[in-house]
Amino acid sequence: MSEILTQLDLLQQQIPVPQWYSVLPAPIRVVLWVIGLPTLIIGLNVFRQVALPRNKNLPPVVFHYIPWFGSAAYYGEDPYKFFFECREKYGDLFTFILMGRRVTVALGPKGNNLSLGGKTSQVSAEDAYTHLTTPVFGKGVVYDCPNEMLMQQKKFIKSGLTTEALQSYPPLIRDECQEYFANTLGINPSRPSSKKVDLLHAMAELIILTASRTLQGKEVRESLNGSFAKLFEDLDGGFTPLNFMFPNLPLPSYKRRDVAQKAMSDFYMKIIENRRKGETDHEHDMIASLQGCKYRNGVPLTDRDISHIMIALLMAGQHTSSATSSWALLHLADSPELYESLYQEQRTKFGNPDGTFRDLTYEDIKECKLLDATIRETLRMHAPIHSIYRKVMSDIPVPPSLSAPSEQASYVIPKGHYIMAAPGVSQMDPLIWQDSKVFTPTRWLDEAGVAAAAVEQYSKSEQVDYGFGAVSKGTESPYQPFGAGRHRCVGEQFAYTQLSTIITYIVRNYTMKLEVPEFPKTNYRTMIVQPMNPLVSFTLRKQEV
Ligand code: HEM
Repeated sequence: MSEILTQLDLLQQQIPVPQWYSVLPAPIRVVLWVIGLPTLIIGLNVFRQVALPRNKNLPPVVFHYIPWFGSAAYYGEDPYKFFFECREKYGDLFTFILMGRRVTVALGPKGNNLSLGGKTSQVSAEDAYTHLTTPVFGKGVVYDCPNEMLMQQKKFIKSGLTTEALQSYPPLIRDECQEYFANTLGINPSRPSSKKVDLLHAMAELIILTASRTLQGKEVRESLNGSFAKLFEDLDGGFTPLNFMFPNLPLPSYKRRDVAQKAMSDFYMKIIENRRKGETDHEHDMIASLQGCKYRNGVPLTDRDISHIMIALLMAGQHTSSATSSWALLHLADSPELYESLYQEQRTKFGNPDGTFRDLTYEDIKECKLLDATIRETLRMHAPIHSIYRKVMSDIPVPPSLSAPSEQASYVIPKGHYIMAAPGVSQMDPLIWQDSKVFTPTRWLDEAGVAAAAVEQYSKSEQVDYGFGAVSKGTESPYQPFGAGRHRCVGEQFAYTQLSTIITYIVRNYTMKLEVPEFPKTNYRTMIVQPMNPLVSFTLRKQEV
C-alpha cells in the first residue's frame, strides 16, 4: 500500500489536483485513482469517437469503450453476430480495434475480393500469420518464407495429391473407420451395439488416424498410439487465439509447443533418413512425393523443409476436417429424414442384393450427389475459419462500391492495418441464400436454385495461376469455405475424399441420435469454429457391412 501511495504522490506532483484531494485519507485516494483513471481514459476515448470529427478517408471505426482492448470481447464471443451487427451500422467496410491492432473488415463478395484477391505489394498473409504458425510448423516454410516460395510449396503439395493417390485412399480410410468404431469405440455385434460419444473428440481421433494412414504415411500412423499423439497435443496447444494475440508469453504451453515442434520435426527427419537408407518400406505418400521436389531455381527441398511442410499439412487438415465432419454428422443426427435419404442414396447406387454394400471408390464419391450437397451445406453454415487476416503493406484504395453511400470520399485502408475477410458472412447472407440459417443440403441439388447458380457463376470465373496450377480466381464468390486467390486451400480434394468416406461408412453402418436437448451451439473461442458439447449416440444397423 505504501509503495502504491508513493507512486500516486509522484503522479500527483505531475498532475494538478484540487486542494481537497490532499486531505483525503490514503485508502480513499487509492480508490479514487483506481476508479478515476480508467473512467477518465474511457471518457476521453468515448469523447474522441462521438464528438471529434473523423477522417473521412478512413473506414468508420466500431464504437468501443476501452482503448487498445477495443471490440475484442464483442468480436471474440460471436464473430458473426459482431459482423452482421456492424454491417447494419457501418456497411460492408469498417475498422475495429483488437488488442492494439486496427483491423479493417471488408465484407461481401467485393470485400472478399479486396483482401483475398489483393496484390502481394498490398496485402501479406505472411506478416499476418508468421508469429502464430512458424513456432508450430517450423522455419523456412509456409509463412516463414517469401510468398513466391509458398506458392511453389503449394505446387509440391498438389503434386503429392494426384488422382492416383486420392484413388488409393477410400479403402484405407474405411479400414481405419472399421477399426475405430469396432475396437476403440467398441460398437460391434459382440458387445452392446449402441454408444454415446463426444462427436468432436471421436472425429478428431478419426481424422488424424485417417490422415496419417493416407497422406502422412505409414510411420506416422504406426507412431500414433505412442509419443506422436503427445507431441501433437503439445504442438496443437500452441495454435490458439492466445498465441495469435500474444506470440511470446512465458507460459508452460508456449514452452511445450517449442519442445514439441523440435521433437516432431526430428521425428519426420528420422523417417526421411531411414527411408533414404532403404530401411523402411512405404507407399508413395506425401513425404515420398516431396523428396523429389525442387524450387524453380534448382534448389531442392531440404529434409527439414519437408518435415515442416508435413507438420503444416497435419495442422491445416486436422481441426478443419474434424470440425466439418462433426457439424455434418450433428445435422444428420438432427434430421432422421435426411439421414435416411443418404442411406437410400448408398443403397440405390452401391447396395448388393444381400443387404451389404460394395466398397466405395474415389470415383463413386462423385456419384453421391446428396452426400456432396450435405458437405457443401455444412461448410456453408459452419466454415471452419471465420476470419482470414492479411497485413496491409501499402495503402489500399477502396473501390467506391464498398464505401458507404452517404460518404463523399472514397476510403483508403492504410498501411499497418490488418484487412480481414469473413467469407462466412456472405455464405449466410439472407440476401443471397434463401432461409440462410436453415440447413438445407437440397439447395445444392436444385439446378435452378439461386444460390447454386450464384456460386456457379463465380466458380467459372477467370482462371489464374498463382504458381501452384491454374485455379478459378473465385475471390468474388459468395461461397468460399476453402478461401480464394493465392492462399486458396490445396487440401480441398483430400478433405472431400476423407469426409465423404468417413460419413459414408457411418451412414452405411450406424444410425445416429442427438443426445443433447437442443442442437449444439458454436464455440468461437478456438481457432476453428467448433460445436459445443456435441453428444450423439451411434447404434449398429442390423447387418455388419
Ligand atoms: C474441410 C477442410 C478444410 C477447410 C475448410 C480448409 C480451409 C482453408 C482456407 C479457408 C484456407 C485459406 C486461408 C487463407 O487464405 O489465409 C486454406 C488454406 C490452406 N489449406 Fe485448407 N482447409 C481444409 C483442409 C485442408 C487440408 C486437409 C489440408 C492439407 C492436406 C489443407 C491445406 C491447406 C494449405 C496448404 C493452405 C494454403 C495456405 C496459404 O496459401 O496461405 N487444408 N484452407
